[in-house]
Amino acid sequence: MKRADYISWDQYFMGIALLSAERSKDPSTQVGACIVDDNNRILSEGYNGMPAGCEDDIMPWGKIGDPLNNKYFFVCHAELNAILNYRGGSLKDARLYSTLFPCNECAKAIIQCGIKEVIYLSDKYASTDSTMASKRMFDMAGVTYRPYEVKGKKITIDL
Ligand SMILES: O=c1[nH]c(=O)n([C@H]2C[C@H](O)[C@@H](COP(=O)(O)O)O2)cc1CO
Ligand SMILES: [Zn+2]
Repeated sequence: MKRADYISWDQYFMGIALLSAERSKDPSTQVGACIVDDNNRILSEGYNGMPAGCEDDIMPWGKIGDPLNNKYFFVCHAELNAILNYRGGSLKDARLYSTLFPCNECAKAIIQCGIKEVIYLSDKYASTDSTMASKRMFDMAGVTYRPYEVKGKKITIDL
């Protein structure tokens, strides 16, 4: 008889998004994303970080003050990185797992590259205009989104 306590596809891909987030240098919010096709093959992954060549040790990681001296103008979001990291052909009809609901800028990229479904873990910025704009665009463009259902399974990886 087959083993019973294997993880589901959703757990597998959100698990990969969570592991990707562990690469983030952002001291306050680490985000990971994983893109898969409709055969459950992983197409790409990403996490939030400074653009390539922009030194993590030189760029600002704070949240407040002068826009040129905090992170927001500079950080490339996990979802956008996952889209841009893809080295294959098309992302049409793919699904995207993200540890955080995509912002409006990532939502535009998600729609434009043909991703059809978004599965998210946290929606901690649900009350912001950015997230509300994302949902409006997803609704109009026919991109479905659903919260990831946490099952409480614990996995320890000894790295
Ligand atoms: O969807 C997202 N994807 C993503 O990668 N991010 C990144 C940008 C920042 O590095 C961090 C958010 O920072 P903070 O929670 O401190 O405002 O998460 C933020 C969002 C939502 O705004
Ligand atoms: Zn974003």
